[in-house]
Amino acid sequence: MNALSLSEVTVDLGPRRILERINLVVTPGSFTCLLGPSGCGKTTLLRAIAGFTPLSSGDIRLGERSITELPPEKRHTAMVFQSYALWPHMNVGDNLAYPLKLRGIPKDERTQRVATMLERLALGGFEHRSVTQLSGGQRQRIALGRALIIDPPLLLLDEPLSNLDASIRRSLRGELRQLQKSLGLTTVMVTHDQEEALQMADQIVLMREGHIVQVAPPASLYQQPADLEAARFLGVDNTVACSPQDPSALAGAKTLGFRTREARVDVAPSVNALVRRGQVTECVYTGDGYQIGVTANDQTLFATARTPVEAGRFVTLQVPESALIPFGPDHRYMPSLNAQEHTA
Ligand SMILES: Nc1ncnc2c1ncn2[C@@H]1O[C@H](COP(=O)(O)OP(=O)(O)OP(=O)(O)O)[C@@H](O)[C@H]1O
Repeated sequence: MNALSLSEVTVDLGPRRILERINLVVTPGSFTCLLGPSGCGKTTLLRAIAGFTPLSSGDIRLGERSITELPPEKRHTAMVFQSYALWPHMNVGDNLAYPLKLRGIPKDERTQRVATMLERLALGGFEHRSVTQLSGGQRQRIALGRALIIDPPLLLLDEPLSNLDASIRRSLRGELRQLQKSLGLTTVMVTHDQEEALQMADQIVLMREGHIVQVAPPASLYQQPADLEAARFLGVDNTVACSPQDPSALAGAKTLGFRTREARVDVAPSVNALVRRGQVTECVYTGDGYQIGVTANDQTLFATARTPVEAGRFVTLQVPESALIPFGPDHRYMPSLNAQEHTA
């Protein structure tokens, strides 16, 4: 049984079409990230699942049941927002207990469930603290706990980590993922941060201008982006026209993409690699080495080197075949001959 399925979901807001015929299946217990540039419709899609934004057409199902016509409170989904949205006049325990109170759960059971949830969130004993005394990371954990305390069939997260410092964000990613796994909780999270999506998701839904471009596990999305635009969004920052000297497995590709960190100017030439000879135009220290701009055939490509390379020097930029991403004349991903053999 599918935990969540969307078929032909279309949303118009005023005269504008925001989402166009979205089809998506989310399996029970999985973690799905909606990823894409600002304004592509991620939040609108999440709000449509939660019931805050009505559909113009299409259907949303939780299990076998259509929830399209249900108001948010009858969907029993839980949502956590970027801003913590905790009640500042209530202490931690009361914030957590509030959804239980609304559902008429007796006081003793509320107290028990709040204590259990706080243990799970590694905030045992925080019941009587004021939420105003908590750090950002602690507040977001409480917001998460308040969403989870009702045992929702579906957890919806709208950029829940984006207000936090980088280090807290990283540790909360791991905590959130562990909690989600241990509870077997079906989760859909919006993020515009590809690193976050790659680290956390079982499946990533890449969106663009109200459409789904690709649905794939992180490694497939990273290595085989659907098209050139998706590749650029996923950090493929170099593209070159394919030439006859390039590895034969890539024959037929029009364009090859690669990430700067996969390209080197300071290694011995090897077979089965993309090789371009060019002149160094810039050399920038990046902390773990140097980023080198190389101009070859009137185009600047970027590579890395362990030690600095003077501007003006001629170098050989090299990218191993395994790091090259081929695209056809239509700019769509085109499996290399090697990949085709693997899947045959
Ligand atoms: N209430 C509304 N009325 C009209 N247009 C809206 C409304 N809400 C959002 N939009 C438009 O819908 C499009 C998608 O917005 P949405 O917030 O879903 O994108 P997003 O991918 O979540 O972006 P971000 O990452 O910036 O939050 C945007 O062009 C936005 O301007």
